[in-house]
Amino acid sequence: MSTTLHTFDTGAALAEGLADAVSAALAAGIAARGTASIAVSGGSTPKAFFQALAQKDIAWDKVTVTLVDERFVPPESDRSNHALVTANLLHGPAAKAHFLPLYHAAASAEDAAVLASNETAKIGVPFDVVVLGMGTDGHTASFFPGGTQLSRAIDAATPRGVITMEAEGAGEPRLTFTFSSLHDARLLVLHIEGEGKKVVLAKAEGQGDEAEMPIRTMLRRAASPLQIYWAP
Ligand SMILES: O=C(O)[C@H](O)[C@@H](O)[C@H](O)[C@H](O)COP(=O)(O)O
Repeated sequence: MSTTLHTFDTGAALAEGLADAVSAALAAGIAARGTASIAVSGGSTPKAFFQALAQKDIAWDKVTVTLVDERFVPPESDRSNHALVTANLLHGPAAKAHFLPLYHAAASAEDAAVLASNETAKIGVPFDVVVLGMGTDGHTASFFPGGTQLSRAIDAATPRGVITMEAEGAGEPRLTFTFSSLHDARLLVLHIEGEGKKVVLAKAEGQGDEAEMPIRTMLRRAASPLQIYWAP
């Protein structure tokens, strides 16, 4: 519904600024409820942010980390978001965090989605923090234009949990939290970098179908204010 743009001069400054905001939100969650939760995205953008966040001095043993979405690939794959998070976030002070993967070594992505939904249902709702990314096609999470289950994923009436998604631009089958799981995070962030993504964001903020640019679901219908973090 409402968006706030946080602009930084460099990616490094953004990584620190976002790590400050996210660690403060996690610490507030721990103070209020004893535990806190965060769902993060993969892709190339979040690496520096993960490394900055990992160094923050909070009670990481009380934090559950999971993924907004994942490829249906094992953690040994270099396409795995689990691997990205292990390498960049779950070390230093943050090594004490509890990580819940979405990928499971099941016979199908559908079976893995059921297992991931069951496992992550143990996390209190809403998430304390959700950090979304955005592709140049306007996707966020694994809400891809033309995705096999896009309408289900973005329907506010679809329950919280993890479902599968396949799409031309997505490569492997994906596992993704639904819109209803993500949009009401206590701190809802969209992390994008580069002039190209700013152009994509401006287009998404204009008129048009949500299905053409699924980031519009968050821009238009998220229950929480969307905090947009951008650097050139
Ligand atoms: O790749 C993933 O794991 C996420 O599904 C995806 O939503 C990502 O956040 C965007 O595609 C942006 O990716 P880049 O940061 O690589 O541009």
